[in-house]
Amino acid sequence: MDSWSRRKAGVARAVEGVVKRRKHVVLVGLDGSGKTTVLTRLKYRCFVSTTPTIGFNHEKVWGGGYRWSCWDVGGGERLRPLWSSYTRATDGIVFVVDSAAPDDLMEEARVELARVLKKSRASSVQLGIPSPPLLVLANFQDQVAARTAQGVALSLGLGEAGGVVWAVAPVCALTGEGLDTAMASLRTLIDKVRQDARRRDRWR
Ligand SMILES: Nc1nc2c(ncn2[C@@H]2O[C@H](COP(=O)(O)OP(=O)(O)OP(=O)(O)O)[C@@H](O)[C@H]2O)c(=O)[nH]1
Ligand SMILES: [Mg+2]
Repeated sequence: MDSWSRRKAGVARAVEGVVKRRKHVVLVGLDGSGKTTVLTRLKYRCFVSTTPTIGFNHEKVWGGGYRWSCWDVGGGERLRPLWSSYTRATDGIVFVVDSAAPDDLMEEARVELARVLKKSRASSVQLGIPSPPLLVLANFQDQVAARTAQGVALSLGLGEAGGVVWAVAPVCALTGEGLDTAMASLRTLIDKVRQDARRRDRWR
């Protein structure tokens, strides 16, 4: 191989390495919970005004020191059936919640989250891969009425999210507060799920 071809191969390997390290995550949650604001905040590091998402958005972003390929799917009622095609075989599910929402909206979020986790578990079993971890972003922490991370976990019934590794992170997409810490904790969860699966395979 001449020096030009060697250099080309080196660059190709480096690009492949970067792409491999980039994890694939899906943002879901009720309409108005702040998914697109989270995505644009991670992408542009500033507040960007949004309109309701009709369909989806996709961006490659940095968050918590890691690279992400991030899908943001609209949360309107008619779009929710689409969520499961995005959460299939993803590295992580990010469920965004308005922590200051009234109880009936939290209940709606609980039902939708349970549905998305059930579908994700079923497709992971079908594909023979571990269920992706769940990160709940307890958004709208700038609001006086915002529930704490523990309050959000309780309202969403996360104690019953059987078999799914999860965490809740308090964030404010408006200011970006908490988002990098949240994405770093998601990466820890993804690595944990992978390590546990490798360990289980070794013992089989
Ligand atoms: N005060 C406050 N407002 C927020 C926060 N995050 C998002 N918003 C606002 O909430 C509104 C809805 O945000 P979006 O990001 O469009 O919500 P979405 O989840 O993408 O909604 P759909 O696309 O309809 O599913 C916007 O006016 C945002 O500026 C937050 O942490 N605090
Ligand atoms: Mg949106």
